[in-house]
Amino acid sequence: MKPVKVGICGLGTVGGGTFNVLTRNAKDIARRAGREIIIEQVATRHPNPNVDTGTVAVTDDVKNVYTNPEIDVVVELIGGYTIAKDVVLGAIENGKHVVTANKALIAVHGDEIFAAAEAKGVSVMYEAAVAGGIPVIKAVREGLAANRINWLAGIINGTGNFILTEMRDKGRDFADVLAEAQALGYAEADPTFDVEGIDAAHKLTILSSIAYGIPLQFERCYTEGISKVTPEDVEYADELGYRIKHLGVSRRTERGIDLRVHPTMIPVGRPIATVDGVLNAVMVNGDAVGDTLYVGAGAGAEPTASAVVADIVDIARGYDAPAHASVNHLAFDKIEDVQVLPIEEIETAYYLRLQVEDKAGVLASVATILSERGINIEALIQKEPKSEETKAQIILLTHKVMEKQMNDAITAIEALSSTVGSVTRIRVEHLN
Ligand SMILES: NC(=O)C1=CN([C@@H]2O[C@H](COP(=O)(O)OP(=O)(O)OC[C@H]3O[C@@H](n4cnc5c(N)ncnc54)[C@H](O)[C@@H]3O)[C@@H](O)[C@H]2O)C=CC1
Ligand SMILES: N[C@@H](CC=O)C(=O)O
Ligand code: NA
Repeated sequence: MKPVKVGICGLGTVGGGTFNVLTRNAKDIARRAGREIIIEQVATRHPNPNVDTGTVAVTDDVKNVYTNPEIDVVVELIGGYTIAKDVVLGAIENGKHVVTANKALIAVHGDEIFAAAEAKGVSVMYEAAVAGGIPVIKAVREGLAANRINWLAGIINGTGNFILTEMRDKGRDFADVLAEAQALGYAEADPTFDVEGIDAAHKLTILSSIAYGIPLQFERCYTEGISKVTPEDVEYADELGYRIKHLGVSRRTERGIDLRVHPTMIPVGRPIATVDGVLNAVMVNGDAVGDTLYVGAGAGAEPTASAVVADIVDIARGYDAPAHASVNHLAFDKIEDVQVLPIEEIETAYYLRLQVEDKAGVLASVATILSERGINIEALIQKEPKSEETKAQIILLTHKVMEKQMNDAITAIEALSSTVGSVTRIRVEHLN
C-alpha cells in the first residue's frame, strides 16, 4: 500500500519526541497503520539536539511544508495562535489532513478549523491536546459513544500537578518547582497558562465539547490558578483527609453545563486524589458505563508524541476511506447550544479558612452566618495561635451550597470585627 507522508512543523519537545518515536518504532507503527509512515519534511526555527534528522529535508519556513505536494499529513507542533493557525488552515486549504497538540488553538479557533476541514473533506486530530499521552479524546468520543455523559473531572495540567506534588511531598518552593517543570519541557511557552489554569481550561473546553455535544466555549469556562495555594492549606487538607489538586470539572445539570478549573480538595479515598507528579487523570461518568478513570503522563516529549503518532496512525489506516468515515470532532448539525452556568450558579462543597481574634463567641458568630444561609458545616477545626504574633484559625468544611450563597456568607464573615483579613476558600469535590 502507498505510504503516508508526514510533514512536521515544530521540532521542540513534542516535535522532537514525535520524530524519534516515528523513527524508532517505524515497523510496529506500519503494522498498525497498514502502511508505512514516512517523515517527508520538517520545519523548525531551532535545531533539536535530541533529534538526528538524517536525510529528512529540514526547512525554516512552514509554508514549504503545508504547500508541499508530496505531504499527506501536516503535524502542527509549534504552539500559539498565529503561525500555528496559518499552518493548520494552510494545510487544510491544500487538502492535507492535520494532527496537532495545540489545545489553545483548538479551544479558541476550533470551530473555524473544523468547519474548514469539513468543507475540504480532511481530518483534524488532536489527541495530544488533552491530557498528553492519555488517549482520553478517543475514550470519550469513541469508547463512550453510547453514553450520556453526566460529568467529568480531571487533573489535566502536568506542570500544575508536578508543582503541587513537590510542594506537598518535599516542601519545595513554588518558583523553584516551576523552573524545573520548564527545564523538563512540561510547561507552556508562557507558564502562566499552566499555573493560572488557562491551559487546563483549554483542555476542559475541548473535552466537554465532545462529552456533551456543545460548542467550544473557552471564554465561558471559569478559571482560577494554583499560585495562591499556600503550604498551610495543603497541610490542613491532609489533616482533614483530602488532597488539593488543580481540577477541571464539568457537569451536566438541569440548569446548564457547569464548566470550571480551580484548586479543589478531593477526599484521599478517590483514586484521582493520589495521582501525583506530571501524571494526569481524568474521571468520566456515563449513564451506561458508570465511573471510568484514565491515568498517564500529561506532558513531556515521548508521552505526548505517543498521542500525536496515534492520530497519524488513525489517519493512515483510514486514508483510502471516504472523508465521512473518519471520526472527527463532532457532527456539526447535531451540536446543542446548552448554556454554560456562571460560577455564581454552581453548587459545590467548600473548605474555608479564616484568621480570627482569639476571643469568646467568634465561632458562634461564624456558625450563625452560615446557618442563616442554609449552609451546613461538615467538619470544623480550631487552631490556637502558634505565637503571640499570629492569630487563631478556624478551618471549616461545608456541605454543598450554591456559590452565590457562599459568596454572601464570606462577605458577612469578613465583615465581623473578629475576622482578620480575608477568608480563604477552596472548593471541595467528592466526585460522585
Ligand atoms: N511540552 C509538552 O509536554 C506538551 C506540549 N503540547 C503542545 O505542543 C505544542 C508544542 O509544544 P512544545 O513542543 O513544548 O514547544 P517547544 O517550544 O519545545 O517547540 C516549539 C517548536 O516550534 C518551532 N518554531 C517556533 N516558531 C516557528 C516558526 N515560525 N517556524 C517553524 N518552527 C517554529 C521551534 O523552533 C520549536 O522547534 C504546543 O501547542 C503545546 O501546547 C501538548 C501537550 C504536551
Ligand atoms: N503545559 C502542559 C503540557 C501538556 O499539555 C502541561 O503541563 O500539562
Ligand atoms: Na490525550
